[in-house]
Amino acid sequence: MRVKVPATTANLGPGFDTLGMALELYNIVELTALPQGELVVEIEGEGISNIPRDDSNIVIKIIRQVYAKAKMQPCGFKLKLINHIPVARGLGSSAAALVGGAVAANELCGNVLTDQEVLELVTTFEGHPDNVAPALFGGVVVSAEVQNAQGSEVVSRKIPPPYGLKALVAIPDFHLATKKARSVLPRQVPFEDALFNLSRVSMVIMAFVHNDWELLGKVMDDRLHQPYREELIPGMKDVFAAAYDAGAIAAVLSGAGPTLIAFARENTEDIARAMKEAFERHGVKATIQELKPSPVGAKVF
Ligand SMILES: Nc1ncnc2c1ncn2[C@@H]1O[C@H](COP(=O)(O)OP(=O)(O)O)[C@@H](O)[C@H]1O
Ligand SMILES: N[C@@H](CCOP(=O)(O)O)C(=O)O
Repeated sequence: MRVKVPATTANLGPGFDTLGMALELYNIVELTALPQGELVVEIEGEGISNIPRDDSNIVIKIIRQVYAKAKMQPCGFKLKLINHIPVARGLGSSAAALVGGAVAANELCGNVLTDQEVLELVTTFEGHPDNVAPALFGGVVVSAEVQNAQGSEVVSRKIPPPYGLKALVAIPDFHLATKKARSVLPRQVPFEDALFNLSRVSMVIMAFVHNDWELLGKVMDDRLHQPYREELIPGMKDVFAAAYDAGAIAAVLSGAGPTLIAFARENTEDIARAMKEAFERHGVKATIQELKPSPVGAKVF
């Protein structure tokens, strides 16, 4: 069983824990059933030296959860992870790993779980739906956790991938665990900052629905997480300024960082160079990749 699953950039500026976009950078999860009790984990590419190969691997954990939810007797597993998504950089590596594992396990179980059940299960594990939903469905996805009679559910709606928009990701050569980047966020925010984000996130959704890049450039700003995370990412503001000066439509933190992402339709080489040089002025080595939004999410192939 082989599953291809995309990287994701969460938040898209003001949409903290709500918005995410799939990107054309993919991990592959290969899962084979083995006799009960056997476990083999092989890793290629990103994370080769620090992702665990035992039961503490999050892919193994979610596979076991899928089997339990599907009420199937768990067997042993051979898991091969071919990783192209950099780990702990703000490009949704954990969501991709979990979605890939869950979709592969569900396939081995005869697809007992619906996509919605996979979404719920993985979101509960990950803690927020904004990477999980686009990793599963592709495109730009708006998600919310809402209360219902049974407790809560994740509602999500997909916007088709933006046409002609390119994402320039500046990936610093240091890790930042999402858990750490969430620990610097305040418990309370000023009312006017909540209002600022409410208006901006509504407009960001309108911009993606209508492919209105002029609007996106005016409203892709945030006051709920980026200002607090700036201390963790040397040069963040200068890299944003350099991207705008070189012609970017907008530049924001990708997920919890430390990757910074600029959106553009043209001048992409100039923007990439400007972001790299701005990071360098702050002593940070960064790799720049030009990616397209991915129209597809996790796929068995
Ligand atoms: N391909 C993978 N297989 C197994 N675990 C992974 C994989 N990719 C990431 N992880 C786990 O997820 C953690 C990183 O998650 P997180 O801090 O949320 O960063 P990211 O922004 O990359 O999702 C890693 O430390 C590792 O434990
Ligand atoms: N909304 C989350 C998104 C985390 O994304 P990741 O790719 O950094 O895991 C947050 O901002 O904490």
